[in-house]
Amino acid sequence: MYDFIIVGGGTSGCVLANRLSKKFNVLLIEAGAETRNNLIDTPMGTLLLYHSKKYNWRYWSQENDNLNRREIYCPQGRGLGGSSVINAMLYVRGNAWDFDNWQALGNAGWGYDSMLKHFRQCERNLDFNDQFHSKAGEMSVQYTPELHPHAERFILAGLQAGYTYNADFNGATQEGVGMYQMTMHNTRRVSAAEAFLYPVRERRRLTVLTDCAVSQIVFDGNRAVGVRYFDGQTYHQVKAAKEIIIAAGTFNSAKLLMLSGVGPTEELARHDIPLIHHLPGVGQNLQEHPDVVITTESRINDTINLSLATLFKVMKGFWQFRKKRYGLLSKPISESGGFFKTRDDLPAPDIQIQSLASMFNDHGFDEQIVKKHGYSIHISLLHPKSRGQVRLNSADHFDKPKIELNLLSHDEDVERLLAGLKIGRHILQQDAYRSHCKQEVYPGEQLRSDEQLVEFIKANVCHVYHPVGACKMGQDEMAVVDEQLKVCGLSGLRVIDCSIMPQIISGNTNAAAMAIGSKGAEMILQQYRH
Ligand SMILES: Cc1cc2nc3c(=O)[nH]c(=O)nc-3n(C[C@H](O)[C@H](O)[C@H](O)COP(=O)(O)OP(=O)(O)OC[C@H]3O[C@@H](n4cnc5c(N)ncnc54)[C@H](O)[C@@H]3O)c2cc1C
Repeated sequence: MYDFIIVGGGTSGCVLANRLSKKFNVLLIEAGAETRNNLIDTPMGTLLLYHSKKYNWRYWSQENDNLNRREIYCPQGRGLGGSSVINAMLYVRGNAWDFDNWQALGNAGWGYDSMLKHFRQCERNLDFNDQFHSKAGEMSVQYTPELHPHAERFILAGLQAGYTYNADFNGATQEGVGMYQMTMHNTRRVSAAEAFLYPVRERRRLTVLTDCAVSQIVFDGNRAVGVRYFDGQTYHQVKAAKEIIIAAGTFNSAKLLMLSGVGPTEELARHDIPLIHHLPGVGQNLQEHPDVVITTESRINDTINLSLATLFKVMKGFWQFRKKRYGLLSKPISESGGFFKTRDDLPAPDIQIQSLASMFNDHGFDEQIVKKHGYSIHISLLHPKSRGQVRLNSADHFDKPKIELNLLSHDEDVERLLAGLKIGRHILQQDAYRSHCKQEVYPGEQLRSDEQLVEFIKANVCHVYHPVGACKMGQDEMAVVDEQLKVCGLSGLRVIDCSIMPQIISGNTNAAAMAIGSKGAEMILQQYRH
């Protein structure tokens, strides 16, 4: 019999499988496929994976009054490695304040010192080895071998605008402009599966099932004892002697709990799901980083798009990558950016910018823009006050979750994103940029007043694929898990992935998903030491 069953082989799930299978019999069940192939390896493959039917759940959020009744695309990784297989590979941990804040909210043991230990344990940093970084972990982290000229231009323009250079966003301070480190090895993507799972795949204690979707957690009274899963043809039931761990990502972890009878009574009753345990917080507290984009047309043809001229470069890049692992396709989509405060008295930066050598807008659906030569900078609000929710469309596990992102439902979020947009424009007005830019396309030079820009933001805001918080850790009545990540009011069941974040962090979420997996595994190993 298995000791532990892990549901979901994404970022956190792969770390958990690695750590727990050193000592225990572990079954990892992943809904998606194996993920070792050239498309996933190739950094620029991200652009195709954003819309992949095979490796992406391709969810959409509900339309929303705040956002001119738009539905918003919500890609999520599917397959071993989860979202780390389709992500943009930026390695950003967030701010020390984020984790100290989690602890201050009542989550003992989750302060920065503890999280730093797990960031370091997971990381094999090819550029740094100091009190913040380590070379001993599994995940390869590095700067890209050669920066795109546009990435350099952004940094230079940031300096010209008066911001400081930051040589390591994951070091002593986060503020300033600089280069992002990547979860890459030389010119290849390293997913969580590549780092944590494939190297230990042959372990006797580890069993991995792919293309198998868990439909329900099985309970004996208040104790989780197993799972039911569908392998594409039939349903199976499998039991665990110790615990079931849900690591299915923010949307699907909340969905699976509800399908299993754990969640708000009214929501379960609406779909005739027998109640196992009333937990009102399941699916609530959903958070994302709202994002607005400035795109500018370029005077020179050194950007990445779908024009005929670039198509030739892409074909050449394909050949270069296949033969020698260099060239256009070996580059990640964003290499530089920065962290900024919209007010001096804030405890941590509240705006992040990612610069792209492409006019990438509206998740790549905006084809007009993708065909032109140009740049974009993505401006994200790091600590939004708006909260959304995940609910069910039906009791059928094949149905997608009902996602209400509710971006910009809090007025302060609009104000701060507007301030961020102005920071972005200020940087783009510097000499380093101006000499290369033909014109600003979005929002467009003609939009100058705050009223016009707020309208623009509401009509165009998207997000940067960091959903968290729908199974939040805490002590209040809306908490779903406690600080040991055990589901409140039940036994034998934990949630260990991005959904447990009580508040979204100041940056991209993959590194934190690894650290959460590592810390979760440590707590489990301590509990079952004897
Ligand atoms: C397009 C995109 C770009 C991103 N870019 C970056 C970036 O550059 N840097 C960064 O730090 N972060 C980035 N992120 C975010 C980051 O990758 C995620 O926050 C992180 O991977 C989440 O980890 P997780 O373990 O919580 O969930 P996931 O990695 O999403 O894993 C969940 C896994 O569970 C599986 N699953 C779901 N339901 C079931 C079920 N019922 N049965 C079995 N298996 C199931 C899924 O298929 C998936 O493999 C990006 C995300 C996306 C989608």
